Amino acid sequence: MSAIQIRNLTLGYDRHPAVHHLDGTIEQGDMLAVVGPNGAGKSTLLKGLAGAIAPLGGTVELPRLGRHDIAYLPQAAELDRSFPITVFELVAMGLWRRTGLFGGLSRADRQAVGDALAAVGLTGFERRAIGTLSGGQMQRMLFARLLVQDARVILLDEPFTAIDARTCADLLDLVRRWNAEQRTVVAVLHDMETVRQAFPRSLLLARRAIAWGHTADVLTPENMLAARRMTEAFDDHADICTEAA
Ligand SMILES: Nc1ncnc2c1ncn2[C@@H]1O[C@H](COP(=O)(O)OP(=O)(O)OP(=O)(O)O)[C@@H](O)[C@H]1O
Repeated sequence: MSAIQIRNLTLGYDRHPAVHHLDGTIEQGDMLAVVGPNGAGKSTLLKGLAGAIAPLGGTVELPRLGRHDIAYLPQAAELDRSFPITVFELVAMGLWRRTGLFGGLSRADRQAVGDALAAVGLTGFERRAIGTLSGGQMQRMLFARLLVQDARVILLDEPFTAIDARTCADLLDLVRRWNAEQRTVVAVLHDMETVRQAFPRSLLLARRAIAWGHTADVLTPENMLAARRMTEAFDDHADICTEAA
């Protein structure tokens, strides 16, 4: 059963494409790693799947789901840490689809936030300002927000980059749990060890798909080399649909 259907998808900025003519299906319950060199279009693809940017061409279809069934964790750098909000408040934001922006939290909601904080090992941090957290604690908090969001599809952009090994292992356990619950997980990852160990399927991206399938078949030296060459050769100022021209 497909969760996300991608058809001839082109994504980019100011009409300059960053992801070209991508086709593929992400099945429900897939655990898909998106890998590729710097500038390959991985983050752009996740933004496109999350609906944060509109396609320049093609479509992203969610046959059985609505946009609210998708939870998206951007790269750590995209979060404003100076925003004056507590850990509890930020995690409770994961509930806003249910509570509304200004709705009060029920006792059950507060319990859900507390449970999520406990699951990521942050009990006792409820009243801390988010700006005071370490990098690893910050990422744990963001995973707690994903937990309360309770989404069918979870998109993670470099969730384990620049965090300690212990946090990485704990958060990877959570991801595995989501997958065991038949949730669909799509993660941009740079550490090939993690991909090989935990992600049965991979998409190797270099503006276009170089390979998409079983991780062992995708992460071959030949494919990795082809991806690097393709990204290096890419003209960032090309107009849309040079292929058709
Ligand atoms: N907001 C933006 N405006 C203009 N161009 C952008 C923007 N964001 C990304 N790009 C460009 O789109 C291309 C793909 O970027 P993207 O961030 O998707 O790559 P990536 O594969 O995630 O790279 P990395 O591994 O370095 O994070 C790059 O050439 C980048 O410079």
